[in-house]
Amino acid sequence: MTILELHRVHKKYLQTDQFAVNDVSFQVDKGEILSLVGESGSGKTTLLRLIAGLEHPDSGYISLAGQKIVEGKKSVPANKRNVGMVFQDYALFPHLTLLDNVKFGLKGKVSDPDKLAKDTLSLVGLSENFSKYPHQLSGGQQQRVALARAIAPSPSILLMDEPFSNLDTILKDQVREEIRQIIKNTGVTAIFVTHDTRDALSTSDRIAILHKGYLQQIDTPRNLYEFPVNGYVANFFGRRNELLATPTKEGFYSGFGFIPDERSRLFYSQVRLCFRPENVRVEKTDQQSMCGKLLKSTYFGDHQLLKIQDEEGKTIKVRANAHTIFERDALIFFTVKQFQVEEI
Ligand SMILES: Nc1ncnc2c1ncn2[C@@H]1O[C@H](COP(=O)(O)OP(=O)(O)OP(=O)(O)O)[C@@H](O)[C@H]1O
Repeated sequence: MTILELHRVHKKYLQTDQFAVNDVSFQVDKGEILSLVGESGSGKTTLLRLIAGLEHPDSGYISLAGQKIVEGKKSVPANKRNVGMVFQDYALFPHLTLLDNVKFGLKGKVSDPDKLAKDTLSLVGLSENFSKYPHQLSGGQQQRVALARAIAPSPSILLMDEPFSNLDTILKDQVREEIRQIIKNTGVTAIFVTHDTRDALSTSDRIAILHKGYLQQIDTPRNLYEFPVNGYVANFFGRRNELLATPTKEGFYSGFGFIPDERSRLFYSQVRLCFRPENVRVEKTDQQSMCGKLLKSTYFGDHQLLKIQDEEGKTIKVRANAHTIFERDALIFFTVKQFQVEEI
């Protein structure tokens, strides 16, 4: 069931000549976690603020839980939208206990704010800490308080701006999983804004990727990563190799050798083969049809990245296991397991 719909939403700020959000349409289902990603200035925060009611679009409409919250000049005010918001810096009241922080927005809205606040803090794993103050908590715990405060009034949608950016790398993996679990347990629909592709890929049901205000693609993490609709989306999730190749009846010829593949019959002129470093298998035997000369190996602990070159000087990067030692200038034999074929 659709809970949020944006239809042809445009937003241009005063004294700017480009749209911050340009003709964006998408829908979010109930209980879904959607991440908005894109480089700095792509319009993520503006989109979040439009949904929250902190900005008004120039055109288009937004509906939430079956009600148009923005259309034309009409707009439901931010405080009447039933939207929960978690800010990047958590925005907790430092002089209030955790319990009072969560109770703050509930007064006058529910019959027993105290019980609901305690239940929600317990839900986020903070039942021992009701009377503590925010400064007595870790970053991850503070974030859970902010989350409890946002979900306690049962919002139609939860908006989180860069939820993981203030956490260090070790804490991040754990917090990401905790937050996803809490959100899934409560069944709340959530939109995260993030510029971190790992955060988006690991926490979201779907990801929407923006570029210069335009929505490029909205899809599951796997589909976005494996079947990007264009080069921008592909490279946003980590660099991919692009190789010119000539189609024949049985496959494609490239500077690194021959790749057997039936799709070659669909093409009559040079194509671009696109694949990520991890879509390549480096082989021990020299019986492979593809090879290149090793220019450089970069060690990452759990794998190494080999930069290899064909006879014409074209380079690609391929991933190999960490423990094999390759000599510089050695011939590296490989097969490409999965690749996309693009017309030029
Ligand atoms: N209040 C404002 N007034 C004028 N221009 C703005 C305002 N807020 C944002 N912009 C512009 O709108 C565009 C989109 O900005 P937005 O903050 O939505 O992007 P973002 O993807 O969230 O970026 P970041 O990751 O850096 O936060 C940018 O070109 C930005 O300069």
